[in-house]
Amino acid sequence: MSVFTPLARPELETFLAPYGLGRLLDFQGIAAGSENTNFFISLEQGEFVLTLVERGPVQEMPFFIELLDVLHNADLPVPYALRTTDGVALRELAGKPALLQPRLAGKHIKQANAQHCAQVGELLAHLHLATRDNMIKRKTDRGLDWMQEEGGKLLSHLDAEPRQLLEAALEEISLKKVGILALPRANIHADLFRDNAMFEGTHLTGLIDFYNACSGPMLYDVAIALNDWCSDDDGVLDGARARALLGAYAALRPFTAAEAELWPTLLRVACVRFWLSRLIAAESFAGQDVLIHDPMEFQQRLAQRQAVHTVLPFAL
Ligand SMILES: Nc1ncnc2c1ncn2[C@@H]1O[C@H](COP(=O)(O)OP(=O)(O)O)[C@@H](O)[C@H]1O
Ligand SMILES: N[C@@H](CCOP(=O)(O)O)C(=O)O
Repeated sequence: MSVFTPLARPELETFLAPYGLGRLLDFQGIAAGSENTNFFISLEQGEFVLTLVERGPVQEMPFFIELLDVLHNADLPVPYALRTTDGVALRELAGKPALLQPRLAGKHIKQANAQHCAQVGELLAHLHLATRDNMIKRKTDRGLDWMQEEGGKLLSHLDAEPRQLLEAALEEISLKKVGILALPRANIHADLFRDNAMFEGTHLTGLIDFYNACSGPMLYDVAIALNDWCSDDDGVLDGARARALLGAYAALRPFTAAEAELWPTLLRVACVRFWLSRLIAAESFAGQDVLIHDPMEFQQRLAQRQAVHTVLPFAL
């Protein structure tokens, strides 16, 4: 399970006291998640999630806190950093940056249908619209340069077939980089998978895990979401789910001609990003009690995205 930093009750009680939310009733490490240590926390005044940030530079934390404040203030269903009674959001626990956030209702769904996908498209568009005109700059640490560098290093570890697939994708990234970086930008979630959304029935109750959020092309965010929400078990895109997600998104933020042209490329780039991060995680956490996602899933999706039949709804 991915609790990298176990905590004892007394240190937790000391940490929680300055929030003024009452006594600690219960706490439990969360097995899901692969990046940070998370605990469900029951206090007299409600249910919360405590996150200890395990990776990434501490100096990035003010970005995540500010972005979640912006989205929360725009009435979007996201967690945000609670303040102590002295107004402090970012704290430290067990030597790690620590945040306390409200616990969102709902649970993750495994099988998405068109109704789920439409809500994801709608919420993603709201997220982009809420930040597009006042984007908070943050360069992703897993962007195109990272893909070229890490992809190049991993080529020699792969068998012939996946190597050719990755080589072709890296070549495409080199060719299309300038165009991709010129696409319309906003703050993007950059990891909107099913395990980062909460549902009650078919109602989307919130998005979590903004630790990959950054400023970047909005279309890339759409491609990342679509690759997860609308793929079947063989990595093939499901047309009905894809049209539902894209249609709901485009009703709020119409796609541009440049986006329509680069759409198949962005779907492939979004596959490369997670194929590589999963290959790297599988190597670095091998044999450890850490949740590792299967890299093959994205190899398969990338293979399937060599031909893209789902066009972007785009009005001339
Ligand atoms: N604010 C929240 N409300 C409800 N559940 C949450 C919240 N934050 C995290 N969780 C739960 O914790 C799990 C792991 O959180 P996540 O942020 O995805 O971890 P990681 O950054 O390690 O991937 C989620 O799958 C979810 O079940
Ligand atoms: N959703 C991702 C995991 C998070 O990505 P990371 O690069 O921050 O580890 C996946 O399913 O691979």
